[in-house]
Amino acid sequence: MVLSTDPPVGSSPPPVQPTTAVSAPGKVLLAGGYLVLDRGYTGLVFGLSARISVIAAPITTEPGVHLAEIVVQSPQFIDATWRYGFHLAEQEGGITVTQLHVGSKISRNPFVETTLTYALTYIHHVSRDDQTHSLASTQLTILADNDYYSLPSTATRSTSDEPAAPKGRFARYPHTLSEAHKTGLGSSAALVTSLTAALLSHYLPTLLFDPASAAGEQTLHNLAQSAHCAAQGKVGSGFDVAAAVFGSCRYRRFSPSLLSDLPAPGSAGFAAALARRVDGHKGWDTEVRKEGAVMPKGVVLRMCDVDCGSQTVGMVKKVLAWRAAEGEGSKKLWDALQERNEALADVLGRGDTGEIPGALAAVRELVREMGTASGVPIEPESQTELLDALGEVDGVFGGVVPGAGGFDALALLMRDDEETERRVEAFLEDWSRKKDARVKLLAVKGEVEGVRAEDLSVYAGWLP
Ligand SMILES: Nc1ncnc2c1ncn2[C@@H]1O[C@H](COP(=O)(O)OP(=O)(O)OP(=O)(O)O)[C@@H](O)[C@H]1O
Ligand SMILES: C[C@@](O)(CCOP(=O)(O)O)CC(=O)O
Repeated sequence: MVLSTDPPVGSSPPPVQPTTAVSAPGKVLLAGGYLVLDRGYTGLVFGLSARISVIAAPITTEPGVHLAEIVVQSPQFIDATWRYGFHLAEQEGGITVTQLHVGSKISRNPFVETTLTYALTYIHHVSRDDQTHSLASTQLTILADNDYYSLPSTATRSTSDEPAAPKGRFARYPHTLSEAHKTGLGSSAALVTSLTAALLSHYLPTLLFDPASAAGEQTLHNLAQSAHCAAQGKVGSGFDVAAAVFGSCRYRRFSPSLLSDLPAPGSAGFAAALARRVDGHKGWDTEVRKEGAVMPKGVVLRMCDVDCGSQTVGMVKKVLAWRAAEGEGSKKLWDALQERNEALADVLGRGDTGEIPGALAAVRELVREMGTASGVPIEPESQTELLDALGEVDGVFGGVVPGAGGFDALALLMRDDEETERRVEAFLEDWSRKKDARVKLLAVKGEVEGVRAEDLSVYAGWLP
């Protein structure tokens, strides 16, 4: 630990905050990939049962010794501890965090670092008049549900000096986070959202942040979007952060200009500008609608991992270049696809299971057309073949290549019973053998709920 004689940021000694835990879901963009980048269109996004949890606990020190640090740990991975000192920048530049060494190593985690900068700046700014408030040192533990990353087949880290992997929700990976094989469920958005929520709930009194209120949800959304965009280095559509906060929804993005003129963290006026942007709820033109973002009774959304992943950035650039170059033709295609995406949401909202296969096939047809026109394999041939074959399995209504498409995990809509699950698993085993591929059904399911507070007992065995 770094000992410091400097008092922590704030005036009086910080009160000891209780240990709190929150979790936020992953996402799957069932319909509206690419279109959702443009405010003229919407996306149909589902939250997932795979969540990222963050537990915030005070770091206790001996009386008279001041610590000014935040320790973030992801104990499922090797070498995944990040330590930061923090201080107040001049001229309302906000809270600046500086990464500290852990032993001789220093490995960056830009999503964690940026979220700390944004959330601590906001927290300090809104509580600056409260003389009893200051930023105490905190330990943050991140735990990701299984299914965010594929576990190597030889895995489970367990040596004489290391505890065996606890069975159940949180796998222990035999490698570092940067070596993790992502399945594409939106780990960074769920992480940024639950880290932001954990910090806000940990440091702020309910009067300033009430996670259970609509205003609290909005504050969390606006702050998490700001931090996620900054960490990504670009303003995406933000559907993944919206799903992490609000759960399944029909999503219309915020105007990108909302975030384009924020001063850089640490520079004059950053704190006030960020707080104005986050609390200026009326300025946010995001639309989140719940109708149609549900599975009909007896239908479940499942994911099928094809174990390769895609380079989304290059695909987005190419599709948008086509959209710009072929103004009229591409608009016609997007308008028609938007109609089919909405028709799919309407079918789901009505609970009309008989119409699901047709609605999914209609969406896929135009997605393939967009792929051919833009030269981007949004639904690559091997995925078409797999989706078509899966559609023939008894109990499967059909599926799509979600989000940007490519080789990320497929989304399937199927009957929610064990027989169907067994048939799909047997089919995928057979397919993997025949095609020399590794295709498997993930345990994750569609889930409507967004961010939520968690009971600490869920994390037994993982907390320091
Ligand atoms: N369990 C974790 N602990 C700490 N940091 C994590 C964890 N999971 C993800 N992150 C952070 O998020 C980054 C991954 O973000 P990236 O946007 O590349 O993936 P993703 O959000 O899962 O992608 P996709 O949207 O395609 O699903 C990691 O490099 C790390 O900074
Ligand atoms: C292509 C895009 O519309 C969706 C990307 O989705 P995913 O990360 O592949 O789940 C990009 C975005 O909305 O930010």
